[in-house]
Amino acid sequence: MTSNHELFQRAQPLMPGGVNSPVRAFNSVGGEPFFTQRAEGAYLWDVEGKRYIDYVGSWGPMIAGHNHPHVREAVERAVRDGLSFGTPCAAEVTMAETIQAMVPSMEMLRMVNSGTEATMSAIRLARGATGRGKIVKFEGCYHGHGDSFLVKAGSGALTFGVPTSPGVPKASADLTLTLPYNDPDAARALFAEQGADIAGLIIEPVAGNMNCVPPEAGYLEGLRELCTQHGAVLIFDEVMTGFRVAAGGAQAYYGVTPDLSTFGKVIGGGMPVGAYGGKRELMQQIAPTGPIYQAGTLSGNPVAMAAGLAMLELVREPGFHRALEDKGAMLVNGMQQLADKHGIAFSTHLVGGMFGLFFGPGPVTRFEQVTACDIDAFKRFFHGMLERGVYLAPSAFEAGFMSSAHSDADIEQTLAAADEAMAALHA
Ligand SMILES: Cc1ncc(COP(=O)(O)O)c(C=O)c1O
Ligand SMILES: NCC(=O)CCC(=O)O
Repeated sequence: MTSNHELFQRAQPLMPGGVNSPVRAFNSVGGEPFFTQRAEGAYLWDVEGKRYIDYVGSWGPMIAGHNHPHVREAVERAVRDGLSFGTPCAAEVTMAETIQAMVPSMEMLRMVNSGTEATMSAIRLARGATGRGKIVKFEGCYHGHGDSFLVKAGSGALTFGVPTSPGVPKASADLTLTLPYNDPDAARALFAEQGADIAGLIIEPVAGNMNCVPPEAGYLEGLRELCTQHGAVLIFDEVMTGFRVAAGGAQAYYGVTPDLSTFGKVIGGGMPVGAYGGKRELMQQIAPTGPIYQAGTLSGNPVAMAAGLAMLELVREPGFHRALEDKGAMLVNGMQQLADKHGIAFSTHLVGGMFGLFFGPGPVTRFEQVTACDIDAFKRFFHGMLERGVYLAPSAFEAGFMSSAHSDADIEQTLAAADEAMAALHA
């Protein structure tokens, strides 16, 4: 039998860190990653046959559980007709109609192949449309690996201690202004000073790449007002929150409408997909109707569209998000009770299908509070859970994801594992 260790040994000389995306490498928690053989519902099985209850969900898309038959069968049907056409296809039109019906601010949209492409394209549009150069992002937010975004970035960039990456030209980094999340005064001050040069502001409406930090009441509304006042494009990066915190994403959950939105992952059902879109007068400036260029050989791929459409059908079922939030509440409330019992400083957040677990006192609303949490306790907890067959994201700076496939029994088993893993923290 192939072992995880053997595969990792083979992988390391071939791929940087032995992986195709840094967050998979376990560097920040120590140890070696497992290699997944198969996934179904709430579970992953590694090549050694060990089963894990999975709260990563392929970093987002598996909101209805792994290998859902409705999605798999849609893909199987689609592949019979071909894998890529390079011409328009009907499924793209249905996809655009479906997204627009779920997220009405998407008056026009363009499909791409990843979240990174969606955000890079959205800021090019903001710059092209306003004729301005600067963009604003938030410390600890992650928008993929485009040059403009690897400045005080969250997720793996933060996990590996390179929030501002070498290789990003200074000229590019200088055009990215960063703000502290949940600090309305700082945003007002920045716009008062540089508002006339700001093309757009991009934000994760619920921050999910510095653990999970929701916006404070009125915060998104304030940013909406500032952007309107100063003629800057407000971009909600809903790659994580889209179709997860509510069918209409965070913009529906909080009732704040951006000018542009970016989506990814979930609308591919596990295939490589992203999308950006929003106001018609902005989107009409994209080629071929307008001069701002953006393209993609595989964009709107028929197999990916079939998977995504099947996924969105599942997510649109009445009560889907309510059920996700109920499951999430069972998990985070259970974790909090256990932490209290074991005398561990601990707090949680929950928004729809995404949650945060913090080894520190709450409520955590600021980036500094996230980084002040006990990262070492998290590492030990992570491994305690992994040993007991529960897979959390291998970093203290990632949100957790609940899926509709997690049963009460799965959550109870997770809590039983957490009880032991927390007890062991004292050892
Ligand atoms: C909020 C957000 N934006 C953008 C991205 C980038 O997406 P991708 O990894 O598909 O390029 C991610 C996730 O990785 C994300 O969480
Ligand atoms: N929350 C961060 C991600 O989902 C990133 C996944 C990856 O880069 O592999």
